[in-house]
Amino acid sequence: MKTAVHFGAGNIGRGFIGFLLAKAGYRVVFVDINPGLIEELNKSGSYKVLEKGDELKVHLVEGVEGILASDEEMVAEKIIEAQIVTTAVGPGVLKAIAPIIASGISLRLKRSSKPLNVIACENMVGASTFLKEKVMEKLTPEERQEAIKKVGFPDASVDRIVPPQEGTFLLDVSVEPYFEWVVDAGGFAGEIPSIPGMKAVDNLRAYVERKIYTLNTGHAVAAYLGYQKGYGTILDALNEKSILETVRGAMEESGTYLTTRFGFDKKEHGNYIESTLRRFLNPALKDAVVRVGRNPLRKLGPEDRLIYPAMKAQQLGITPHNLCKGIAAALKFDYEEDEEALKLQMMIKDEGIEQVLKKVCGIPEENPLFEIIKGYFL
Ligand SMILES: NC(=O)c1ccc[n+]([C@@H]2O[C@H](COP(=O)([O-])OP(=O)(O)OC[C@H]3O[C@@H](n4cnc5c(N)ncnc54)[C@H](O)[C@@H]3O)[C@@H](O)[C@H]2O)c1
Ligand SMILES: O=P(O)(O)OC[C@@H](O)[C@@H](O)[C@H](O)[C@H](O)CO
Repeated sequence: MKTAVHFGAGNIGRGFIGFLLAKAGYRVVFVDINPGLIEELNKSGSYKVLEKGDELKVHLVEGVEGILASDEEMVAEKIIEAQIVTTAVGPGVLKAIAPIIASGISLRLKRSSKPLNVIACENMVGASTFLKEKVMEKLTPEERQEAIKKVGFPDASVDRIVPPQEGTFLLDVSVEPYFEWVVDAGGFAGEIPSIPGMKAVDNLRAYVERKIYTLNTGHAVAAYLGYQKGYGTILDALNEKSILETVRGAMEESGTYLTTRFGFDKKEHGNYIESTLRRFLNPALKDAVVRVGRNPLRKLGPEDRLIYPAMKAQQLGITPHNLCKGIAAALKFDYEEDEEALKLQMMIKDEGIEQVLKKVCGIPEENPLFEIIKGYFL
């Protein structure tokens, strides 16, 4: 049986990537830092994915196991056997898992000449390329030369809304019916594996930017504005007309950049925005604004879903007021259980909003967006 090693047995790990890999006939070995999850995976060896749309569809995922990330030797052994390694741990965790992937690759190069592909399935443009850099840093120059030939790190775009989970069984996971997993065809080592549901394309950049700077942009604006107004879920937030209009407006502002940059048909892109909004409004999802707004320092970064499209739209002569409203609301996100939110608030208190706009968002003081965002913040 083919083996897949997947880092991160969380929502996307179990509800999307692990699910498709298992359906494609892989034995999925989940690696996670959560001992409860690992214990349960090994006890049950299976779990359910509940697709919640107009009707409920239940899928049984079988042939799964778990290893604690601290059990580095065992993880490396599994990487030797594997045909594919995937991750869904969060962009901020990729650096932490790179050494363990590197030690697996280092052992594998000694024992096997078969190609391996490592796909980082994170909401980040170029996540696999970033992981590759961090893995390569840990290899010797000789290993690096070999790894360049035998290990592929194709970039990917992953799209499926998986909200925080409710219910008593730890492993079952509720998801929306929609999914899209697109991978850079040119980034594979050896043959592209056949995994139904995974699409290999030549223009990955267009897919990944369209997804992050439309869906994740709108989602973040909804989350931060919703949080400010005291709403608990994305659905409740979007039921307020003014929030819905700001979210749509932000997606249209980023859409100006996306259609210009990638030549998407404007009407089709408009349809993409509307169908994304309908996904946000799925009443069965109950997606928490604090999940969607998590890690505000990451989301306020210069390459991420708010600042990047705002700067790009501005370069095209648009003043992206809706994105600026979303950015200002993100700067106010003070959810106490989110470490980054606490750090952000501390930074604003100690250094002031101007320093945050410069240091975190990378917006120069002379850029007119600087004052516009401040205006919405105050
Ligand atoms: N949930 C969604 O709707 C969704 C959709 C598309 C993409 N994504 C992306 O997928 C990634 C994962 O998101 P999620 O919603 O599944 O988060 P999650 O918190 O549910 O899952 C992350 C998992 O990674 C584990 N983890 C943390 N550090 C680890 C380490 N060092 N080694 C191994 N495992 C570790 C956590 O214990 C957790 O189980 C993120 O990049 C996210 O942006 C999420
Ligand atoms: O996962 P994050 O923190 O980057 O973003 C939060 C949500 O916008 C995100 O998880 C979406 O639900 C997902 O990207 C849908 O495909």
